[in-house]
Amino acid sequence: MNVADQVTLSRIILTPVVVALWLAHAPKWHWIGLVVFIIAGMTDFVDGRLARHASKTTHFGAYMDPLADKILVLGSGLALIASNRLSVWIVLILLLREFAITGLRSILPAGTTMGASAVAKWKTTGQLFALGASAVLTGMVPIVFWVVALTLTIWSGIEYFYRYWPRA
Ligand SMILES: O=P(O)(O)OC[C@H](O)CO
Repeated sequence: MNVADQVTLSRIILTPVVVALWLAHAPKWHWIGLVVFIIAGMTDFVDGRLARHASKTTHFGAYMDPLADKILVLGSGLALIASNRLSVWIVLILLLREFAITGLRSILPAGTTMGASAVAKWKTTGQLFALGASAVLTGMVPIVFWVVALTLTIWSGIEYFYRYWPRA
């Protein structure tokens, strides 16, 4: 495991910390959780840059990076459902898309790498913004973020199937 992989791993380790803080009753913990969540989200940009800078993208990193994103997104989503700040239906859409894409990625023949597409990278960014907004805000702002995030979630999923299903 190189430094980039360790940064990826830190995203997974920070997920239960975010969940615990977002499940707390006092709003001040939600804001502290948001800070931890932002740090965890930023590791998504740092690990990719580190790996590319050192020209050391590992097989572990290529698999773990999108998986760590899904753990952070779905774990945080569960905390927000449990504290009545997010609809279960939104998280179900995320869950179905992320499992479908992970399944597609895993059935591709050896030698075919399904790297993260540009739309999928924006999708993850959109999901993180929407989750962060739902953690500390109410009203139109989280709704607008979720409209964008869900559009990118579905669009990137369809794009992956269109491009990779014929090769599966
Ligand atoms: O949609 P995926 O599975 O390619 O994941 C995209 C990554 O989360 C982008 O960082």
